[in-house]
Amino acid sequence: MRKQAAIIGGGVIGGGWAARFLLNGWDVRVFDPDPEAERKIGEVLANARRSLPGLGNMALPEEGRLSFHADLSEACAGASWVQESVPERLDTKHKVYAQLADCVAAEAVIGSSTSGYKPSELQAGMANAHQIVVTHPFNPVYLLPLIELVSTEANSADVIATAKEVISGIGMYPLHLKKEIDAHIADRFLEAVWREALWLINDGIATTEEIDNAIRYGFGIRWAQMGLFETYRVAGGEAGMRHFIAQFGPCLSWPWTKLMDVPELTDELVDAIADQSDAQSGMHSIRELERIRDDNLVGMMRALGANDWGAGALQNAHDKTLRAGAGIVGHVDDIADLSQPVLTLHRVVPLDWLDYNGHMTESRYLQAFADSTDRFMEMIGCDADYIASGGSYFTAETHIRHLDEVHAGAKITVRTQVILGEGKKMHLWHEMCEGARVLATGEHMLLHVDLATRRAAPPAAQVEAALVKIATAHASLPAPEGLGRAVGAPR
Ligand SMILES: NC(=O)C1=CN([C@@H]2O[C@H](COP(=O)(O)OP(=O)(O)OC[C@H]3O[C@@H](n4cnc5c(N)ncnc54)[C@H](O)[C@@H]3O)[C@@H](O)[C@H]2O)C=CC1
Ligand SMILES: C[N+](C)(C)CC(=O)CC(=O)[O-]
Repeated sequence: MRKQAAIIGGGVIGGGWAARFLLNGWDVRVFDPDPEAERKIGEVLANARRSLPGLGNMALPEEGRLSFHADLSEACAGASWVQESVPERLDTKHKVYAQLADCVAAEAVIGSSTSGYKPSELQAGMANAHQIVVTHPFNPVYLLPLIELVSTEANSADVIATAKEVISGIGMYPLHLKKEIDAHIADRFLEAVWREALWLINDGIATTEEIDNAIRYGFGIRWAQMGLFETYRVAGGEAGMRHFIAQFGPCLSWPWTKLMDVPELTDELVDAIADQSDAQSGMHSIRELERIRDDNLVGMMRALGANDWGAGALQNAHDKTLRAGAGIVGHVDDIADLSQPVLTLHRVVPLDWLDYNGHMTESRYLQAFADSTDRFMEMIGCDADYIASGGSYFTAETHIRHLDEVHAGAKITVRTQVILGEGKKMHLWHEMCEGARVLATGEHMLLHVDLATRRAAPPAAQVEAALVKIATAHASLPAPEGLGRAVGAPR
């Protein structure tokens, strides 16, 4: 059955939710009375399509179907998830929930994007209180994985479990709060930082650009990968957290900050902030700034993924769940038809794989083939545990043929044929395609090694048996065109 989400309110956040669901294969039905909603969501979706598919190293499912509806109940028909993202006014949100009570299935989840209201305030007086939870996202919703999930005792365990499952299923992270509180967790930090920034401008200490530089050249980068407490633990040196608190705790009572005070947002202060912001960023349209932001976020999260850390580790875990759906098996024994080359890669070409010629740069062909080899090694049992036990494969020789161009956003596959698999030797042939179009081939000779001696050595029996099984099945395949080719320029 197709998965269906209703988006009620399709502004900045509703548009981001629509993109997140659509690109993860859900059908999305939107209700927003704004006649411009379709255009605005179209623009958000265009930005999401160029950035989200390249965030991880697995292709996302086929995109869902998007439709717009003039009537709220029509938009909710068949929805198992309803995401409310109307303006931050309690009366507006209550009116929406009252309408939803008449048309949304009792087992569906109604998530609210509210930045500040507690779920008990949203649920008060509502017949459908048991379905309403806070699912607070972060802009851009299609790239940032955090969802603050806030519930009350009115919510059943089933609603909470479903909410967590759906959020994880679209590649996000449900942070379930222990207790409800105004503005949840993250917006309390954001407000504290914002308050201090307003004071710094009000008091003539710094401009908007100087404040942004103080964040992006320093602690902002640190926060993105370790958060606050892990960062401060490291800052305490070998003595760790206790030493850090002993050294910097007293500052809290001086105090360095303006605490709960807020400068009055006079016309003068608002003009100063808006003028400084225009001088800093007015040369870019909002959509351009969104694309710059998205490219940076994708690059940063992909770097974290290479370290299997933070938001990158979360994406890697999501990639693993996508593998099975794409048909990439975990072990040779799970391959239904051993007589054909094995699918070892199914991904999108990300933005940071392009070069100055506007197509996938040469080193990424090798990366894609190396990723395929890694996947194939796992399939024959040469996985992380096996490598930790002291055995692995080293590549001794590689020959790549670049046959056709490929661009950002293209879905590519690699299928792998075993040319030889016996003893220490593993000779692989990878073929990279976009649809039926062959883009490149990679021929690789690998040797099994003992990681203690760093010398070639026979693999463990179960690895060799798995390799031989697939090599035997592939022995009847014709030799691939181009096998054994050298560059061969006459001299
Ligand atoms: N903008 C942000 O950075 C974030 C906002 N949020 C929360 O998301 C919610 C929406 O905020 P934004 O998207 O920023 O606002 P927005 O103003 O961009 O979008 C709100 C949309 O709701 C539509 N709308 C108004 N009344 C409606 C109704 N009765 N039924 C259906 N649609 C209706 C409007 O036409 C508009 O398109 C708020 O609760 C906000 O606190 C959450 C995270 C971040
Ligand atoms: C400014 N804001 C309170 C609406 C911000 C959020 O709620 C989350 C975000 O994306 O920063």
